[in-house]
Amino acid sequence: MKVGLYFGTFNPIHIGHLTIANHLAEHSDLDQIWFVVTPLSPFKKKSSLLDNYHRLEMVYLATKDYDKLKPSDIEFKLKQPNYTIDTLTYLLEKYPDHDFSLIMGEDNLKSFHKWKNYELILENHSIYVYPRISSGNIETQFNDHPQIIKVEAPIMELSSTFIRKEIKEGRNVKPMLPNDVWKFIDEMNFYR
Ligand SMILES: Nc1ncnc2c1ncn2[C@@H]1O[C@H](COP(=O)(O)OP(=O)(O)OP(=O)(O)O)[C@@H](O)[C@H]1O
Ligand SMILES: O=C(O)c1ccc[n+]([C@@H]2O[C@H](COP(=O)([O-])O)[C@@H](O)[C@H]2O)c1
Repeated sequence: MKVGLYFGTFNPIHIGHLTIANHLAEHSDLDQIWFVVTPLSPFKKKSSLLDNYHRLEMVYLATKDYDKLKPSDIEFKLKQPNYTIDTLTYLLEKYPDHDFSLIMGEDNLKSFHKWKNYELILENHSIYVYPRISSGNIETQFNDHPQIIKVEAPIMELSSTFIRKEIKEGRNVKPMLPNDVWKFIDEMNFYR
């Protein structure tokens, strides 16, 4: 089975994330896309980070009506901050028959050379890269790389940071979130 791994903090998951995953489910040869909820990303601070299980619940609510999209808590029991190479090593042991690829935005590809053991990741996994509005350049080593697959997914420029800020300031964020995710955040009083 071909699995695309979409790593993120998902604090909260929003329609930008969901649009990318659905685009890949519809346009690529991936059988499933797993949203891997990261307890702590190596380049991020822990502030305003919701509990792992609440973020996982929101990913579940966002993906439950999509056959190919699945939430994953695989990183919850691994060491923090979560380095993707360590998660991949663990996944390969646990699912030896699966073929794992990564899904990332062009913005993340621009800093990919700073990831732990990125050469090893690229040696063993293909990476689906979708367009993102961002500054900086993609390193020449990644241009025309055989493991990097560019996909023409739609660009939706919103972020979880923006959504959290809007909620804090009392604004309506309903169109930016899957409906059940919006309801959950509202009922739980998150990010206020
Ligand atoms: N609007 C978007 N469209 C496509 N990809 C996105 C979008 N927002 C975030 N991503 C990407 O999705 C992955 C997971 O995102 P993450 O949970 O870190 O979300 P974020 O919205 O960037 O969060 P934050 O604002 O809290 O930093 C990252 O690789 C990120 O670059
Ligand atoms: O392995 C690394 O060195 C590494 C460095 C930065 C980010 N990542 C992964 O990429 C995901 C998205 O990163 P971020 O910082 O844009 O949220 C994050 O959830 C991590 O799983 C991984």
